[in-house]
Formats: sequence, structure tokens, C-alpha cells
Amino acid sequence: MEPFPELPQSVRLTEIAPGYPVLEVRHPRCTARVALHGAHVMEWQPVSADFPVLYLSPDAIYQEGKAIRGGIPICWPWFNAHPSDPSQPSHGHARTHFWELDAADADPLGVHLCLSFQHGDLTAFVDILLGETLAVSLHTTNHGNHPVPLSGALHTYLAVAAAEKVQIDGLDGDLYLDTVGPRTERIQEGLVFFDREVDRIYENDSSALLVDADLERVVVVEKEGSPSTVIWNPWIDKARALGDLPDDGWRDFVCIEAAIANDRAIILAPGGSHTLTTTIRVEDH
Ligand SMILES: O=P(O)(O)OC[C@H]1O[C@H](O)[C@H](O)[C@@H](O)[C@@H]1O
Repeated sequence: MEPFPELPQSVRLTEIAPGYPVLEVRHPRCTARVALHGAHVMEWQPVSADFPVLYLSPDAIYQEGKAIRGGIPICWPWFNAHPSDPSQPSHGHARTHFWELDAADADPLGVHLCLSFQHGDLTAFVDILLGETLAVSLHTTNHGNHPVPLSGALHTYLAVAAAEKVQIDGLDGDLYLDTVGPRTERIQEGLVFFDREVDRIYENDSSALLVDADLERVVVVEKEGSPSTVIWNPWIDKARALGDLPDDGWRDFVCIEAAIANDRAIILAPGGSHTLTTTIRVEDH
């Protein structure tokens, strides 16, 4: 490990399991927790919100090699299965390894963390801005001599009052691949509802809004550098099959993922780079 950078007063280093460091943020604009494992934003709550914005599973596993269930897993440098090698882990290596913390700063608007991770010829730098708004920017650079396909996702778990009562706006008219059952292409008509397992890859490069009338709020998820939006809720049976999620945990979140899904992979030329960003804020409903 590199020497640890000096931390501002609003950031404290803790260990939630032996050898598993987490940065705890207490700032006038927000509270948050960020694990060095996966550069994973586990929690974020701006002072204006009276309920956490991100969902974190109470059964999440804090162990090197296991992705944290909840928060914002960084799926990198690919999304879902590896494009050609089925022995590689789903959603890449970034979410199951410790990252280096390169810098931590604070100003009156919030806290800024920079972390990095290397995989083969690719380097990832992530900038995390934690304030009244949360912004996660993932910069990838190809340092090798060959073009490399890049996909991935900022796989955001958003806390909700009850999944079956929320809707997602902003995807009306978009083509999507429905990956539940036989993979089928469809066009979204109106709002997205959750009344069954939902696992869809939308062709969409703009924002989506999570409307949660029970919590009297709308969570706005904006993004850049992302040609796909993935919407996921495992529903009842899949939640039971996931060991790190309570059986009824499916009700407590929906995922809106700023993604570059496999078939929209970007080919990074030698020396080339790409930035994938998601920005999250809460508005009154
Ligand atoms: O269980 P994980 O490997 O974390 O994946 C969780 C989910 O990620 C994405 O949303 C995919 O679209 C889903 O198919 C997958 O089930």
C-alpha cells in the first residue's frame, strides 16, 4: 500500500472488519461511508434528506474478494459476464479488490476523495464528491499497446419506501433489452413500475428520476459517458437466492445504473481514456 494521504477533519478512517478500512464522512452538507474495497460508496445522506439515499444490505459481506451488496458497486472493466472469457468474474475486478486512496480534501461544499486501481493495461481513477449532491466519476485510461474493450457500471442501489410503489421516469420511448426470461427487445411505454423481477438494459444516455411518493421525494440520477441505463430489482425469488440480502430486502431498493453495457462496449485505443459519471440528488416530490 502507498502511504495514506492526510485526511481532512470531516473524514475519519475506521475499520468495519479486520483489515477492511472505511472512510467515514461527517460534513455540514452530508454524512457518508466509503470503503477502500471497491472504492465503494456504501452510504450517503445529504443533510436535507431525512432518509438514506442509498440502500445498504444489512447482510452485506465485508471481506476482500466479495462485492458489497448495496451502495454503489463499481463494475469495471466490464459489465455482467466477461465478453470472451467465462472464467472471469461477473462485473469485473474493481468491486472485489482494495483500491489506493490517493487524496482526500474538504471544503464548505463537501468532501472530495480520489482512489485508483489497476487491471492489466487499464488504470481506473475515481473522483467521489460527497456534498448536497453525490457525484462519482470513473476515469479509465489504456496504458497498453493494444485496443481494449471497456464496459461497466456505477451500479447504484437507491433506497425506497417500497419497491412496488415507486416509479422511474425518463425512459419513456427508449429501446430496452429485457433480460428476465428469453432476452427480448421492447420499447418502454411511460413509467417503469416494479411488479415482478426487473432486469433491463435501456439504450439511454440521459437522466432517470426515481419517484417515491411515500418518502415524498424524487431522486434524480444524471449521468455522462454512459450509453446504457440498467434498471434492476431482483424481486422475491432472486432475493431469497442471494445470501447477502435479506429475503424481504428486494422491497427496500431499486437500482438505476449508469452503464456501458456489453454490446455498447467502448474500444479504448492505446493511450485513450473514457469517463463514466453519475450524479445523484434528492428533490421534494
Ligand atoms: O449479484 P450481482 O453480481 O451483484 O449482480 C446484480 C445484478 O447486476 C445487474 O443489475 C445485472 O443487470 C443483473 O443481472 C444482476 O443480477
